[in-house]
Amino acid sequence: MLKKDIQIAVEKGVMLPLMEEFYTIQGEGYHTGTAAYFIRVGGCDVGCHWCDVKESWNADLHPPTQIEAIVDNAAKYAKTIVITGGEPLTWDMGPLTAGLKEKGLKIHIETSGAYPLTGIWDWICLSPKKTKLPVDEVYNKAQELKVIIYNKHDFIFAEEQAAKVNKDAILFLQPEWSKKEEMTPLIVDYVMNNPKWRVSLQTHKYLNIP
Ligand SMILES: C[S@@+](CC[C@H](N)C(=O)[O-])C[C@H]1O[C@@H](n2cnc3c(N)ncnc32)[C@H](O)[C@@H]1O
Ligand SMILES: Nc1nc2[nH]cc(C(=O)O)c2c(=O)[nH]1
Ligand code: SF4
Ligand SMILES: [Mg+2]
Repeated sequence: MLKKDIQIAVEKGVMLPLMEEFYTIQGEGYHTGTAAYFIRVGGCDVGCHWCDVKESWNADLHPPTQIEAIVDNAAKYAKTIVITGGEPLTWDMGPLTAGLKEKGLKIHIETSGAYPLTGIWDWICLSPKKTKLPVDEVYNKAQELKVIIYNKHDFIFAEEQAAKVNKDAILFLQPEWSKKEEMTPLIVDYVMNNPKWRVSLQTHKYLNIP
């Protein structure tokens, strides 16, 4: 394909910069412990200094891939597909999610919510970031709010975000991985004192799986 045609296809969401795909156990949040096929789409400009997949940021490093190929492959592995990144909402998620829905799959997204919501989702995990706050539609539609705790101020940020999300969203606090020894005990105390919150750990990292 010509470079220009690839660019147009990516703009329409019929091709996406694909970083990696893997069948694993959802390690975080509400669906922790359940099998899912992960599709990691490249491209993110939110800029979290502690991001654990900085290799995903530059979309140009990840091959533009036809969504039919992504869908056909994913359908072989699992009934639940998690779209993550990078920031998936950088791109139009309409065509990819429509293709996965045609196969009868459940589709989950991991998102910062920084860009307008595209695509059809069975489950939206919103993990808001101070550097680029979520758009209203994602606050309104998220099933899950997962705030990363890197320092004590993040508890204040978490409450601000909880006030903005819809009332049915399930609330999680997750320690930032490099600060987990310091922050996990504070999260445990916080959840006991504020039981509307739940603890989320990156259990896949403890299990040494992707
Ligand atoms: C890598 S992000 C990709 C999806 C999307 N850009 C987002 O931030 O939600 C996937 C999840 O990992 C979380 N995360 C990233 N780096 C982390 C770290 N160092 N410690 C704990 N959680 C982290 C994010 O907050 C998000 O919930
Ligand atoms: N096992 C596993 N669970 C995850 N939940 C969210 C992840 C992500 O990077 O979006 C992730 C991941 O990278 N691996
Ligand atoms: S929004 Fe997600 S992918 Fe982007 S830098 Fe932050 S944690 Fe990493
Ligand atoms: Mg991850």
